[in-house]
Amino acid sequence: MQDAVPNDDEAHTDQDISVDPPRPKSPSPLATLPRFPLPSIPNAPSKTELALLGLDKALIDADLIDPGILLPIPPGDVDPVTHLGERMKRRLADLGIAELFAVQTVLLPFLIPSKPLERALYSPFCPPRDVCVSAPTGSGKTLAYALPIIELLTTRVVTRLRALIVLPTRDLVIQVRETFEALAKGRGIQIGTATGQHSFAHEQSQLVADLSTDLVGGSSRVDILICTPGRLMDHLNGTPNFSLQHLRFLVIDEADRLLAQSFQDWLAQVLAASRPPKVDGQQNVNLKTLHSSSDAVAPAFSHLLPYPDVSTFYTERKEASCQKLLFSATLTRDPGRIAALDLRNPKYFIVQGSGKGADESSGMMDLVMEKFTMPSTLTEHMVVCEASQKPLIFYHLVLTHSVVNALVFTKSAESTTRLVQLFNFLEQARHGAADHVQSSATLNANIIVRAYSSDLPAGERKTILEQFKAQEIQILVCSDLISRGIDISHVSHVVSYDVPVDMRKYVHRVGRTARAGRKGDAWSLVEEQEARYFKNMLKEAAHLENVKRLRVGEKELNSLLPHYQVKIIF
Ligand SMILES: Nc1ncnc2c1ncn2[C@@H]1O[C@H](COP(=O)(O)OP(=O)(O)OP(=O)(O)O)[C@@H](O)[C@H]1O
Repeated sequence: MQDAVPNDDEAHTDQDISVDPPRPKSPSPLATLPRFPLPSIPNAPSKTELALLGLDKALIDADLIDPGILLPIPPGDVDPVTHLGERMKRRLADLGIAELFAVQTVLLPFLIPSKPLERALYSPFCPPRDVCVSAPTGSGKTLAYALPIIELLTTRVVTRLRALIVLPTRDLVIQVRETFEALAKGRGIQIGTATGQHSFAHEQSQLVADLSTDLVGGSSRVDILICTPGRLMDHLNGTPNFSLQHLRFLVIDEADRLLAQSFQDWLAQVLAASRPPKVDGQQNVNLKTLHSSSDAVAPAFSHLLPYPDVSTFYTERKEASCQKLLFSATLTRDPGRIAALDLRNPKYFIVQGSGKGADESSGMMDLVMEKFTMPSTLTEHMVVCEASQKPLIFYHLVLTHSVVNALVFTKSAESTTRLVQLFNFLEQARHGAADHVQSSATLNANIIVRAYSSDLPAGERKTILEQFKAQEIQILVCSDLISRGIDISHVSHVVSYDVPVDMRKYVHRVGRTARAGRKGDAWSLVEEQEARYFKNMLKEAAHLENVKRLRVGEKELNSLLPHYQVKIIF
């Protein structure tokens, strides 16, 4: 079914040659034309050239990491490679994790200082560098930040809000919470979530211990808070003693998506709340009274207290100890777009494969051109067809490939419902005709398809997702609501029933399969009038040749056609 590339040479057969009349011999052999060298592709510019062209220094100094790296977790408590402690290694072994993925091998030693003394939760005179990470979908970014956070927070004595993880959707918050809970089991670290799933008052009582006393240092019931930006804003503005001054980590996962969301200017508000306010000689902030021993102020905020601050003897300014960590499979490399984050001496880690024989310069060019790396275990196909044939083609592909664990993306909640109806109709028709068709046992089993979109109430969405995870639903037809971050290991196929509008969306959709080194297939059904746009999109991302053409002939659809026409008419 794959595209056969037409080959001009194949048009000439032996027979063609034998019937040609013999040509008259030329009196003298023709002089051969001189050979001109083919124009060569200019070499990728070096780092120095890129610096002269004005590329941000942080990007030039980025660490480019081979996605194929796998590191067996070294045994022992003193481990100069990963800096993980013995206890965490035992926990990982219990969870069946014996090796570290590429992104984890570089981030763990960077984020977990090797010497216990350097693991202080406050470092106001030497705050840590911020970190930006771009790594393919399913490459283990969650563990890459969860492990260092838990290792460092284990040293804490009192519960304060020390790690804030911001994610774009409620489903992702639940997923990341599960990862943290699994890793931190038995350590007494308190983990909370804020998504709006429960009433505001309930969330407040879960997050803050003292809602009535006016405390300078705030009060927290949780060490780690995982939340969506909207609900975070509600607590920042409406929950007494909800303070970000003790933050050691601020994680922005799916960073490019979150940076595009304005939500009451959430980022600016979070940054302002985690930084000490500037106070001039006249003390222009309201000084509060330190109430009890439970009111502890972070070192960088101690000038807010009505007592002489020891730091006034130093000329050096105290800074917040909060380290920002940005993650995405499609992280923007445009420093202008992440300027709003006010990054502190950022370090970039880019996990990307530049193909065989690629050198550092071409790796840099891929980085600058925002070419995103896909999982190496992913196989991609596109089917170009008429719009009216898409339901039939989709159904045909499901049957012929015995697809049972698929996520199907459509352009809207409405098309999600419609496709599920059509699919169920075709299923009924097939079962009605089963007596006449010789089918395999698999084909005869009923394929359970459900819609998952923002139209459904949150409770119903949760149930459907759980049923899909438990493989009680075989095909989940969804909008882009779950195209990012969701980790369901058994997804074998991702179908873009309606093509994605841009390359970022494509990368995240297809990344719901082929995760953590597993194999996966991605199919895009491209309407004829969209083909040019879709191919151009892939071409600009230097990805066109990775997506092979699949052809489905009219004949193959013929048996399904009568049922489908009946459905369309009624
Ligand atoms: N070292 C490891 N060994 C085995 N499995 C791992 C390891 N690290 C992560 N995983 C598993 O890999 C899967 C994908 O990880 P994760 O969800 O963190 O990917 P991601 O990089 O955040 O992807 P996305 O960009 O799509 O959000 C998860 O099921 C996770 O448990």
